Amino acid sequence: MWMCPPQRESRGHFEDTAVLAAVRTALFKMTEILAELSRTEPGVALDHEPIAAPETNLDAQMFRFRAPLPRSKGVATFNNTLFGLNKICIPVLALFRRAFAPLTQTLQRKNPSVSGIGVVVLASSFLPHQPRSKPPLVALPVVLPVLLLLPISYHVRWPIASLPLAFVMYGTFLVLFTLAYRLSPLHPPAKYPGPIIAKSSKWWAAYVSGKGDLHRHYKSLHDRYGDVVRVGPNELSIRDPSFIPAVLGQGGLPKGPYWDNRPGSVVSQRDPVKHLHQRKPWNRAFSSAAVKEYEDMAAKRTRQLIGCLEGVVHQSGGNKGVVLDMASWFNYFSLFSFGGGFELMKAGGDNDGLRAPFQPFFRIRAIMGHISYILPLLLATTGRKGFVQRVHAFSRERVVKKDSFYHLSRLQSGEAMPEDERPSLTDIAKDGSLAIVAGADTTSGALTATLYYLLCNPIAYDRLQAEVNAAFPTGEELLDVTKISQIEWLNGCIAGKTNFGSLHSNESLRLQPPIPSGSQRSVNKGAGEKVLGKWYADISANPIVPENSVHFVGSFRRERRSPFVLTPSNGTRDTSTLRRRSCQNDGSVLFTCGGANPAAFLPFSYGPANCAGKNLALMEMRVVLCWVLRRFRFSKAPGFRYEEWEGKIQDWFVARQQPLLASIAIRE
Ligand code: HEM
Repeated sequence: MWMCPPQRESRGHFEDTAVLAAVRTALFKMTEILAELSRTEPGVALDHEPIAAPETNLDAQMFRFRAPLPRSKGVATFNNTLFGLNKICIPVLALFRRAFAPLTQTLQRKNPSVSGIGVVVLASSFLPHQPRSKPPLVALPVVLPVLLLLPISYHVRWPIASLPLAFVMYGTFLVLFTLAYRLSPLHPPAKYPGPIIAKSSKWWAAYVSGKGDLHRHYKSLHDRYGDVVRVGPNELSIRDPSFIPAVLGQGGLPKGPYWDNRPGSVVSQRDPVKHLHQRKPWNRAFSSAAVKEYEDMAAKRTRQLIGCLEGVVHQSGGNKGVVLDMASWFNYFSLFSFGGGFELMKAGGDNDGLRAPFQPFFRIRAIMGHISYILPLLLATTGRKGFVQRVHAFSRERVVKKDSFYHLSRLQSGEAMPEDERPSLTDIAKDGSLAIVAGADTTSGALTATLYYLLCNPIAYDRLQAEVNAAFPTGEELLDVTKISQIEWLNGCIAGKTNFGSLHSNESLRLQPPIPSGSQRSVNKGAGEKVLGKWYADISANPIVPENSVHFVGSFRRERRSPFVLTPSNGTRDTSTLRRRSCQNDGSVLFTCGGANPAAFLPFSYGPANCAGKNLALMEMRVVLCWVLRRFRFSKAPGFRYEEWEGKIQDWFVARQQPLLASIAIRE
């Protein structure tokens, strides 16, 4: 049996409290467990003492150990390795002790357990500052455990054991201190309500994100806790639309740490000045006037979609109709619209294998948004970098080839600008990749959601069909985009004007915003605390948000706020209501839920970092929807559970939809 470690003479000089005794016993136990791992025959010992190293005199007795005879080859190798490591450790530790001789002597006079705990307490006192820069982030978990080695080594029989013990002990204390601080009233956002698990760590949000449930989860938190909820140790989620200007508007907050460690495109630019600079070409490329230039491109792509769909319907036995997954078809279309390379529609599937990696990519990005500090490690170890590079290479190729993607980026590249002011090819390619990622799933998601609500609401469908027919009665090609944009009910179904008397528009984007949780903003470190507006009669009720904290104003939360939580607590807030719509209803509910709060409707976000591609997206959606409705009749696919479809939408920053089956037939 392992014996209790030799008592050092100095230990008799002080009295142990019960706590210290317990700590020491725990350390002994852990050492014994480590030792037991290499133990075979109790009582049979190979004596390695004394170790003749002059440096170890100080604690020579401590390094005596009795090792059992090995029973098998594997155990023998393990033992030898351990002994080898231990032998290396002895002089190293001795050197370490010699260097810290004065400190060591003090420690010998005082109880080493007390010293150990002292070091941990000291380390944990750094926590209130929660360092984010690299040097202290490396220093804290490495340097401090190494310092802890010293007191711990007085307690363990095997010096090698003091290393893992130091790290385990430091880690445990670090976690406990962090939790205690985050849950304490001393933490800056302590006054905001929220669940304990969310206040403790962002790992919870990362977990919920991984399941794709973040938007529903945050909404349920708002339903429970109110308009401002603490959803992370330093993070608030805000649902009240009156905060939109202060958070998202001009002079509002810059982007948050969700975007850390991402490729340097405009969407992930956290520095407001640099963002402004990077955003200029986007504004130029997607202004209303510029989007007119893309109308031909959109018409061409839509024609291809119609052609491919007609082909599939004909192939499957004429005009009786065929069941298709329209979520995929809209997605092929929207990816396709950014270049000639994907050929997804023609093939009716992802033969290039470029679409498939998008989904796990989005998912990982969404998870990492909450714990962005481990993103570089992940990219380096999982080969995801390769995928990012492929998308960049694709964009670069398009720009060089001057195909339709080139036209999309032509204004962006600043052809009219002097040579030295133009963005580099790499920058254009980087932004081009963003256009693919930002524009594809969002647009197709909005189209799919619109079709879903139309299928579920035949009255709305029939009315839209009638308006499309009336706008283009002769069956000509629908090339007049201005005319398309004036079809009132079409705008009502997707987006556009918001005032149709008692009718409410924008339904599919309101009910299923393609970016459900919105984009994060933060009060940067050093900026001081910020008062978010003055909306409440009781000024103290206005959120004063601490520096270095972050905020989400999510679309899903804003636009789907339940009527049951709208009653203002102090009478000064907006009292408008959103009525519940129901998929099972007869259609009149979906498109006539008057009284919705238009201020809460921001699927493209708001302010200087709002969606750059809004005009293009709206134009594309109108054109595609109008053309497909003109050419095909959609109806519910038998056996498909429509009532479950909405609930399965996942929030991976961009909404991820499940297949939407629809029966599609060519109209006479
Ligand atoms: C229905 C379709 C779309 C929706 C609902 C949508 C929505 C959004 C939202 C909510 C943001 C975040 C803004 C913020 O941080 O506050 C965003 C950003 C962005 N979107 Fe879109 N988007 C759509 C389509 C597109 C398209 C087609 C493009 C371009 C081809 C595009 C390009 C961008 C860019 C570049 C950004 C970053 C803007 C910045 O940080 O300054 N989007 N979008």
